[in-house]
Amino acid sequence: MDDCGPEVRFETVSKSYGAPAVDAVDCTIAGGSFVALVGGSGAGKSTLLRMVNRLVEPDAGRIRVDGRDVADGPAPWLRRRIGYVFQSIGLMPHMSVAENIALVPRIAGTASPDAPALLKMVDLPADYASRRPDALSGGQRQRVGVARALATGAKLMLLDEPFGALDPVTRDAIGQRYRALHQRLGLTSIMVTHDMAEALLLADRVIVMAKGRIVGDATPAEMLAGQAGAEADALVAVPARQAEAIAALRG
Ligand SMILES: Nc1ncnc2c1ncn2[C@@H]1O[C@H](COP(=O)(O)OP(=O)(O)OP(=O)(O)O)[C@@H](O)[C@H]1O
Repeated sequence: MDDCGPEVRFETVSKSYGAPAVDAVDCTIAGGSFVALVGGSGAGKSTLLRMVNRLVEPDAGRIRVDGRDVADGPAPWLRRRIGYVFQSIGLMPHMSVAENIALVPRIAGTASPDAPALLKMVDLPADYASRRPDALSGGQRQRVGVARALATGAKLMLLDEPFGALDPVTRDAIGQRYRALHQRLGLTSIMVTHDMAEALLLADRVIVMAKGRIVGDATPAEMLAGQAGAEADALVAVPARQAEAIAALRG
Protein backbone atom coordinates (compact mmCIF):
# COMPACT_ATOMS: atom_id res chain seq x y z
CA MET A 1 0.00 0.00 0.00
CA ASP A 2 1.54 3.31 -1.12
CA ASP A 3 -0.15 5.52 1.41
CA CYS A 4 0.21 3.23 4.42
CA GLY A 5 1.56 4.43 7.77
CA PRO A 6 5.30 4.91 8.26
CA GLU A 7 7.93 2.34 9.21
CA VAL A 8 9.34 2.72 12.72
CA ARG A 9 12.89 1.59 13.37
CA PHE A 10 14.56 1.30 16.77
CA GLU A 11 18.35 1.29 16.45
CA THR A 12 20.02 0.04 19.64
CA VAL A 13 17.83 2.27 21.79
CA SER A 14 18.46 2.50 25.54
CA LYS A 15 17.00 4.44 28.43
CA SER A 16 18.04 4.11 32.04
CA TYR A 17 16.62 5.52 35.26
CA GLY A 18 19.52 4.25 37.33
CA ALA A 19 18.51 0.74 36.26
CA PRO A 20 17.90 0.11 32.55
CA ALA A 21 14.26 0.62 31.52
CA VAL A 22 14.96 -0.08 27.83
CA ASP A 23 18.16 -1.91 27.06
CA ALA A 24 19.67 -1.78 23.55
CA VAL A 25 16.48 -2.53 21.63
CA ASP A 26 16.81 -3.16 17.91
CA CYS A 27 13.60 -3.63 16.00
CA THR A 28 11.86 -2.57 12.80
CA ILE A 29 8.10 -2.17 12.65
CA ALA A 30 6.83 -2.32 9.10
CA GLY A 31 4.66 0.50 7.75
CA GLY A 32 0.98 -0.41 7.94
CA SER A 33 1.44 -3.11 10.57
CA PHE A 34 -0.29 -3.49 13.92
CA VAL A 35 2.19 -4.43 16.64
CA ALA A 36 1.32 -5.24 20.24
CA LEU A 37 3.92 -4.70 22.97
CA VAL A 38 3.37 -7.05 25.90
CA GLY A 39 5.30 -8.11 28.98
CA GLY A 40 5.20 -7.87 32.75
CA SER A 41 4.94 -4.70 34.78
CA GLY A 42 8.10 -2.59 34.50
CA ALA A 43 9.32 -4.45 31.39
CA GLY A 44 9.89 -1.18 29.51
CA LYS A 45 6.90 -1.17 27.16
CA SER A 46 5.64 2.37 27.83
CA THR A 47 9.18 3.77 27.88
CA LEU A 48 9.88 2.25 24.46
CA LEU A 49 6.58 3.59 23.08
CA ARG A 50 7.03 7.07 24.52
CA MET A 51 10.47 7.42 22.98
CA VAL A 52 8.85 7.36 19.52
CA ASN A 53 7.08 10.70 20.12
CA ARG A 54 9.83 11.93 22.44
CA LEU A 55 7.79 12.07 25.60
CA VAL A 56 10.89 10.20 26.80
CA GLU A 57 14.30 10.93 25.28
CA PRO A 58 16.64 7.95 24.83
CA ASP A 59 20.10 7.91 26.43
CA ALA A 60 21.54 6.08 23.45
CA GLY A 61 20.49 4.87 20.03
CA ARG A 62 18.19 6.29 17.40
CA ILE A 63 14.57 5.98 16.40
CA ARG A 64 13.59 6.58 12.81
CA VAL A 65 10.11 7.12 11.44
CA ASP A 66 10.16 6.46 7.71
CA GLY A 67 13.93 6.85 7.82
CA ARG A 68 13.90 10.21 9.57
CA ASP A 69 15.51 10.48 13.02
CA VAL A 70 12.81 11.62 15.46
CA ALA A 71 15.47 13.73 17.23
CA ASP A 72 15.73 15.97 14.12
CA GLY A 73 13.53 18.99 14.60
CA PRO A 74 11.33 20.14 17.46
CA ALA A 75 9.39 17.57 19.50
CA PRO A 76 6.00 19.38 19.18
CA TRP A 77 6.33 19.26 15.38
CA LEU A 78 6.91 15.49 15.64
CA ARG A 79 3.99 14.96 18.03
CA ARG A 80 1.56 16.62 15.66
CA ARG A 81 2.36 13.88 13.16
CA ILE A 82 1.97 10.99 15.57
CA GLY A 83 -1.31 10.02 17.23
CA TYR A 84 -1.09 9.12 20.91
CA VAL A 85 -3.91 7.40 22.77
CA PHE A 86 -3.52 6.54 26.44
CA GLN A 87 -5.67 5.21 29.22
CA SER A 88 -6.63 8.45 30.93
CA ILE A 89 -7.27 10.21 27.58
CA GLY A 90 -6.79 13.76 28.86
CA LEU A 91 -9.82 15.41 27.25
CA MET A 92 -10.38 19.04 28.29
CA PRO A 93 -13.50 18.94 30.51
CA HIS A 94 -14.65 22.50 29.75
CA MET A 95 -14.48 22.02 25.97
CA SER A 96 -16.98 20.26 23.72
CA VAL A 97 -16.04 17.04 21.95
CA ALA A 98 -15.57 19.00 18.68
CA GLU A 99 -13.31 21.55 20.40
CA ASN A 100 -11.27 18.76 21.96
CA ILE A 101 -10.82 17.10 18.58
CA ALA A 102 -9.83 20.43 16.99
CA LEU A 103 -7.42 21.46 19.76
CA VAL A 104 -4.12 20.13 18.38
CA PRO A 105 -4.76 21.28 14.78
CA ARG A 106 -5.77 24.70 16.18
CA ILE A 107 -2.56 25.02 18.20
CA ALA A 108 -0.58 23.82 15.19
CA GLY A 109 -2.33 26.35 12.95
CA THR A 110 -3.38 23.64 10.50
CA ALA A 111 -6.80 23.12 8.91
CA SER A 112 -9.75 22.48 11.22
CA PRO A 113 -10.61 18.80 11.27
CA ASP A 114 -14.01 17.55 10.15
CA ALA A 115 -15.27 16.57 13.62
CA PRO A 116 -18.49 14.85 12.46
CA ALA A 117 -16.51 12.76 9.94
CA LEU A 118 -13.97 11.80 12.64
CA LEU A 119 -16.76 10.89 15.05
CA LYS A 120 -18.34 8.74 12.34
CA MET A 121 -15.00 7.01 11.88
CA VAL A 122 -15.04 5.93 15.53
CA ASP A 123 -18.76 5.06 15.41
CA LEU A 124 -20.08 7.98 17.43
CA PRO A 125 -23.11 10.01 16.27
CA ALA A 126 -22.25 13.40 14.75
CA ASP A 127 -24.39 15.24 17.33
CA TYR A 128 -22.01 14.14 20.09
CA ALA A 129 -19.71 16.86 18.75
CA SER A 130 -21.45 19.45 20.94
CA ARG A 131 -21.35 17.38 24.17
CA ARG A 132 -18.91 17.89 27.00
CA PRO A 133 -16.68 14.88 27.85
CA ASP A 134 -18.48 14.32 31.19
CA ALA A 135 -21.68 13.60 29.25
CA LEU A 136 -20.05 10.56 27.62
CA SER A 137 -19.44 7.02 28.87
CA GLY A 138 -15.85 5.83 29.41
CA GLY A 139 -15.94 3.89 26.14
CA GLN A 140 -17.28 6.90 24.24
CA ARG A 141 -14.59 9.14 25.72
CA GLN A 142 -11.97 6.63 24.65
CA ARG A 143 -13.33 6.74 21.10
CA VAL A 144 -13.11 10.56 21.17
CA GLY A 145 -9.48 10.04 22.22
CA VAL A 146 -8.92 7.97 19.06
CA ALA A 147 -10.73 10.60 16.91
CA ARG A 148 -8.57 13.35 18.45
CA ALA A 149 -5.40 11.35 17.71
CA LEU A 150 -6.51 11.01 14.07
CA ALA A 151 -7.49 14.68 13.72
CA THR A 152 -4.08 15.83 12.53
CA GLY A 153 -4.06 13.19 9.79
CA ALA A 154 -1.44 11.13 11.66
CA LYS A 155 -0.73 7.74 10.09
CA LEU A 156 1.30 6.46 13.02
CA MET A 157 -0.65 5.68 16.18
CA LEU A 158 0.90 4.96 19.57
CA LEU A 159 -1.59 3.38 21.96
CA ASP A 160 -0.69 2.86 25.62
CA GLU A 161 -3.23 0.57 27.30
CA PRO A 162 -5.86 2.50 25.33
CA PHE A 163 -8.80 0.35 26.38
CA GLY A 164 -7.47 -0.69 29.80
CA ALA A 165 -10.04 1.14 31.92
CA LEU A 166 -13.07 -0.23 30.07
CA ASP A 167 -15.34 -3.14 30.92
CA PRO A 168 -14.45 -6.32 28.98
CA VAL A 169 -17.41 -6.16 26.57
CA THR A 170 -16.79 -2.53 25.60
CA ARG A 171 -13.07 -3.19 25.47
CA ASP A 172 -13.54 -6.06 23.06
CA ALA A 173 -15.93 -4.07 20.83
CA ILE A 174 -13.71 -0.97 20.73
CA GLY A 175 -10.63 -3.09 20.10
CA GLN A 176 -12.28 -4.74 17.08
CA ARG A 177 -13.48 -1.36 15.78
CA TYR A 178 -10.03 0.14 16.17
CA ARG A 179 -8.52 -2.79 14.28
CA ALA A 180 -10.97 -2.19 11.41
CA LEU A 181 -10.09 1.52 11.41
CA HIS A 182 -6.36 0.68 11.40
CA GLN A 183 -6.96 -1.45 8.31
CA ARG A 184 -9.20 1.03 6.53
CA LEU A 185 -6.88 4.02 7.04
CA GLY A 186 -3.68 2.03 6.46
CA LEU A 187 -2.23 3.11 9.80
CA THR A 188 0.87 1.89 11.58
CA SER A 189 -0.29 1.04 15.12
CA ILE A 190 1.90 0.20 18.11
CA MET A 191 -0.15 -0.78 21.14
CA VAL A 192 1.02 -1.50 24.69
CA THR A 193 -1.32 -3.91 26.43
CA HIS A 194 -1.34 -6.11 29.52
CA ASP A 195 -3.91 -8.35 27.92
CA MET A 196 -2.32 -11.14 25.89
CA ALA A 197 -5.68 -12.21 24.45
CA GLU A 198 -6.21 -8.64 23.16
CA ALA A 199 -2.69 -8.66 21.66
CA LEU A 200 -3.24 -12.02 19.95
CA LEU A 201 -6.65 -11.05 18.58
CA LEU A 202 -5.81 -7.55 17.31
CA ALA A 203 -2.14 -7.46 16.29
CA ASP A 204 -0.23 -8.79 13.28
CA ARG A 205 2.86 -9.14 15.39
CA VAL A 206 3.40 -9.44 19.14
CA ILE A 207 6.63 -8.24 20.76
CA VAL A 208 7.31 -9.52 24.28
CA MET A 209 9.50 -7.41 26.57
CA ALA A 210 11.24 -8.33 29.83
CA LYS A 211 13.79 -6.22 31.71
CA GLY A 212 14.00 -3.67 28.92
CA ARG A 213 14.75 -6.20 26.20
CA ILE A 214 12.80 -7.96 23.48
CA VAL A 215 12.49 -11.60 24.51
CA GLY A 216 9.87 -12.73 22.01
CA ASP A 217 8.78 -11.46 18.60
CA ALA A 218 6.32 -13.41 16.50
CA THR A 219 2.93 -13.49 14.82
CA PRO A 220 -0.07 -14.48 16.95
CA ALA A 221 -0.18 -17.85 15.14
CA GLU A 222 3.49 -18.52 15.95
CA MET A 223 2.92 -17.46 19.57
CA LEU A 224 -0.01 -19.84 19.90
CA ALA A 225 2.09 -22.62 18.37
CA GLY A 226 4.71 -22.12 21.12
CA GLN A 227 7.37 -20.82 18.74
CA ALA A 228 8.17 -17.52 20.46
CA GLY A 229 10.13 -18.52 23.54
CA ALA A 230 9.50 -19.18 27.21
CA GLU A 231 8.27 -15.68 28.19
CA ALA A 232 5.75 -15.67 25.35
CA ASP A 233 4.60 -19.17 26.29
CA ALA A 234 4.00 -18.07 29.88
CA LEU A 235 1.87 -15.10 28.72
CA VAL A 236 -0.08 -17.18 26.18
CA ALA A 237 -0.77 -19.81 28.86
CA VAL A 238 -3.04 -17.41 30.80
CA PRO A 239 -5.81 -16.84 28.22
CA ALA A 240 -5.38 -20.43 26.98
CA ARG A 241 -5.99 -21.78 30.49
CA GLN A 242 -9.00 -19.48 30.94
CA ALA A 243 -10.48 -20.61 27.62
CA GLU A 244 -10.01 -24.27 28.62
CA ALA A 245 -11.56 -23.70 32.05
CA ILE A 246 -14.60 -22.01 30.47
CA ALA A 247 -14.92 -24.81 27.93
CA ALA A 248 -14.78 -27.34 30.79
CA LEU A 249 -17.51 -25.47 32.70
CA ARG A 250 -19.68 -25.61 29.60
CA GLY A 251 -19.19 -29.39 29.65
N1 LIG B 1 10.05 8.69 34.86
C1 LIG B 1 10.62 7.62 35.44
N2 LIG B 1 11.46 7.76 36.48
C2 LIG B 1 12.07 6.70 37.06
N3 LIG B 1 11.88 5.43 36.65
C3 LIG B 1 11.05 5.22 35.62
C4 LIG B 1 10.37 6.30 34.97
N4 LIG B 1 9.61 5.78 33.97
C5 LIG B 1 9.79 4.46 34.02
N5 LIG B 1 10.64 4.10 35.00
C6 LIG B 1 11.09 2.74 35.32
O1 LIG B 1 11.47 2.12 34.12
C7 LIG B 1 11.04 0.76 34.09
C8 LIG B 1 10.17 0.52 32.88
O2 LIG B 1 8.95 1.25 33.03
P1 LIG B 1 7.81 1.21 31.94
O3 LIG B 1 6.72 2.13 32.41
O4 LIG B 1 8.38 1.44 30.61
O5 LIG B 1 7.33 -0.31 32.04
P2 LIG B 1 6.02 -0.99 31.47
O6 LIG B 1 6.46 -2.27 30.85
O7 LIG B 1 5.28 -0.05 30.59
O8 LIG B 1 5.24 -1.27 32.83
P3 LIG B 1 3.68 -1.32 33.17
O9 LIG B 1 3.15 -2.48 32.39
O10 LIG B 1 3.65 -1.56 34.64
O11 LIG B 1 3.07 -0.01 32.76
C9 LIG B 1 10.34 0.52 35.42
O12 LIG B 1 11.25 -0.09 36.30
C10 LIG B 1 9.96 1.90 35.88
O13 LIG B 1 9.90 1.98 37.28
